[in-house]
Amino acid sequence: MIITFIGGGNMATAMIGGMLAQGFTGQEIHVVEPDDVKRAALGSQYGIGTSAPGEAIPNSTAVLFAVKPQQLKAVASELQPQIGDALVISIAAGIRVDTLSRFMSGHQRIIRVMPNTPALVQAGISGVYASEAVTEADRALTSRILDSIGEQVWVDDEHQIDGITAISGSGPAYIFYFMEALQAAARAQGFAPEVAHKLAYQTFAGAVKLALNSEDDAGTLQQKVTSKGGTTERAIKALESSEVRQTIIAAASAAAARSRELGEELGRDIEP
Ligand SMILES: NC(=O)C1=CN([C@@H]2O[C@H](COP(=O)(O)OP(=O)(O)OC[C@H]3O[C@@H](n4cnc5c(N)ncnc54)[C@H](OP(=O)(O)O)[C@@H]3O)[C@@H](O)[C@H]2O)C=CC1
Ligand SMILES: O=C(O)[C@@H]1CCC=N1
Repeated sequence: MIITFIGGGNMATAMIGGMLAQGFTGQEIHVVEPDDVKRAALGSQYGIGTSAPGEAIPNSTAVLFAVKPQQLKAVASELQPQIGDALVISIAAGIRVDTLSRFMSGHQRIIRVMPNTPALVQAGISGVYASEAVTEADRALTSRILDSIGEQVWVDDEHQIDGITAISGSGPAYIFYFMEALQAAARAQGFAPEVAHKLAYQTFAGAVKLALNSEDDAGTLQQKVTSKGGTTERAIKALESSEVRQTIIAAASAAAARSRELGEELGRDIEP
């Protein structure tokens, strides 16, 4: 079996690292990447096969497109003759199955996945949508890949992938944004950078561990920190008066809208 990644950037690297840590072998993974430095690093770090665009790809059980959405049309149409009717998995944000099918002269066996970068440490979560033409074996292989990098949620309505993109695909960036802000807050309280880093990261790690191990929902856990008339109450009041909760909801909504917009933009200029 060979899974060939087309594109060896951030998300492909996270998936490959996770897959290798969970039982896939270097012989089972191949990556096509134009950047000489990135390609050499992927080959030497992970012991996987590599090639540059334009070179023949191995006969693959599945081909996984991990290029930018704007690159997908050119890359997929060029590779179609080599891919034949193998399973195609796309992680490109916004690009719908029917659009990718049209990029590939009507290719049918397509699964659309929206993973996230915690895949690298097997703590990812992926949304998955399968076209009608995929086989049970295709689903099982995709499921095995995604199991190796974390959790998965399969949806029957492709539109839900836009929502998953907004929550868990882009979500790690929102969390890192908050972590960075908490570090900046610690710096503003006079702590040295390494102490600020430790305070912010361990607070996040501890809170997430507590939430995952608790019967209480996040709202209740928040209440348990918030003593009446105390410090947290004052901080939460500041967050509420700045409408931070509503802003997070609006931010995710903007991400989902961008996913739909990418789908429209990049699906528009192709023959029906
Ligand atoms: N990053 C994330 O958190 C997530 C990303 N995604 C999706 O994953 C895809 C990749 O994103 P990301 O990894 O962040 O982007 P990157 O830019 O890091 O990766 C894309 C890679 O594809 C390479 N590439 C360009 N042209 C070709 C070609 N002809 N053949 C093979 N490879 C090529 C690029 O090389 P070069 O840089 O030299 O052009 C680059 O290394 C996107 O479609 C994105 O929507 C989905 C979920 C999460
Ligand atoms: O920002 C992006 O478009 C990609 C998709 C989800 C996360 N990164």
